[in-house]
Amino acid sequence: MADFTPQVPAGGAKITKTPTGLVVPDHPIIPFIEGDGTGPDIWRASVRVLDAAVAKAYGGQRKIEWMEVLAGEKAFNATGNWLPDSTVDACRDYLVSIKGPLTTPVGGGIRSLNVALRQMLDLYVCLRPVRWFEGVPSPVKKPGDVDMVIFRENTEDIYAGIEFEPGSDDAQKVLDFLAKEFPKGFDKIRFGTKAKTDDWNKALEGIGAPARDLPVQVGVGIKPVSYLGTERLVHSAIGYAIQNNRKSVTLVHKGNIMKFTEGAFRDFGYKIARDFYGAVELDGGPWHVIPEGKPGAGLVIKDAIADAFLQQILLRPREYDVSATLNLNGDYLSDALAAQVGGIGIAPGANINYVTGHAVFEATHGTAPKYADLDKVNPGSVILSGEMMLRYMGWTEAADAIIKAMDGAIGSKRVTYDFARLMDGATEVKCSEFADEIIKHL
Ligand SMILES: NC(=O)C1=CN([C@@H]2O[C@H](COP(=O)(O)OP(=O)(O)OC[C@H]3O[C@@H](n4cnc5c(N)ncnc54)[C@H](OP(=O)(O)O)[C@@H]3O)[C@@H](O)[C@H]2O)C=CC1
Ligand SMILES: O=C(O)CCC(=O)C(=O)O
Ligand SMILES: [Mg+2]
Repeated sequence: MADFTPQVPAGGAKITKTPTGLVVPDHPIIPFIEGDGTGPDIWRASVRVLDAAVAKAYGGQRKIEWMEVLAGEKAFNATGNWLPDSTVDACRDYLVSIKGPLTTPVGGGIRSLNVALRQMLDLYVCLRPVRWFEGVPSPVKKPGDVDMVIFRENTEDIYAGIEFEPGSDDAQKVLDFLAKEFPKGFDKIRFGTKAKTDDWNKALEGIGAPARDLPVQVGVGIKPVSYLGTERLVHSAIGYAIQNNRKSVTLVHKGNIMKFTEGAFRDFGYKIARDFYGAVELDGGPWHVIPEGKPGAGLVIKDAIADAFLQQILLRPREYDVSATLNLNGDYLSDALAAQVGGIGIAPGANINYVTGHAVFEATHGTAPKYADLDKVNPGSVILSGEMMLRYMGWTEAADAIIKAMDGAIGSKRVTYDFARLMDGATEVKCSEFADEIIKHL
């Protein structure tokens, strides 16, 4: 398989990390992945906004030196490889990178390149802030009440990819092992042995299904949740909440059902609050609070069961602030909360390892393939992911300029289709034109 050699920009230098933080040169080289589907349209629009914001903030003294690296369809067409080594190496060597969305087929085919990149670089936090911009159409009455930050564990849970295909020899091996070693728990479920097949047929007769010899077709997935994985995620979430004067951190889980994975996450979370931050039980627990005299005094660490949490954030969003959750819950939560503040078109994100400094910034949304190459979709999520990247680099003035300009562009009501279709008196503009509008308001 051929690899791809990125063109290293001549005038740039690497971002590095010391124990005290990132060292960002005035001309940092930043690798970017354009992405599949709507990715190229969005990237073309976003890069103009990011460059214009940096130019505006630093009058030419600072400039990002972009370096294209390949992943997804573009990589496959050029090299026969969906995720070339050179791409992973560049994201590792240059520390900070940004990407567009990449396609993942459902069922068979390649596993997620997005997840692969997060795991290869051990980017254990998926950070997704969710806030409302004045004027953005929303399905709820008070979208301004939503101001939350999701810390999604990014390397474990069912995203670890330990899965066995229904009917495969490997799945059967796992099932046989479980049946032999854990007969008690295993017996509760119909797993397709001959006796169970007869049971199934008897049950199916009732709905008129024909009797048949059912093969064993059980897909098996394993959901690892470790103390270490939870510790670094929850530690990051509480640290962020303290630094940013937030009111609470909610551990979101489904621990009533999955006691030793999701339930363990909750228990680990409270333990971390106690061990690292000196939190104590509030009114007899299980909620905790950081007591007076300690950094972050008054911060409440609480927990919520995921299904209830999803309705609570719709009904009483002001009661929630920072949340820390496992990978799958975080995935669901990100899109649901994004919809609450006007949609996935302006939902940014970052995948971060705070220890090594590695970070890959990316939108919450996917490739939206039906809109590919139409210059139509909202580039806001990647632009705001770029804003997070600039802030992470310490280029605060450029980041602030983007937030101000996004506000101005939305206020002008010249917006992409997703906002225009719900906003009174709006003019629909293309993806590239929305970028122009943002640049105008920098
Ligand atoms: N990090 C990543 O790279 C991610 C990749 N994916 C991948 O993307 C592919 C498509 O996933 P799918 O489930 O369709 O989800 P998408 O997020 O791609 O699209 C779902 C819907 O969200 C809306 N939407 C998405 N992007 C935008 C945008 N920029 N502006 C305005 N609206 C937008 C559109 O809504 P409407 O129809 O109402 O216009 C679209 O139909 C899959 O292969 C999936 O695996 C998914 C998520 C993340
Ligand atoms: O990798 C994918 O295709 C989907 C990832 C995803 O939905 C997310 O990270 O929010
Ligand atoms: Mg998702």
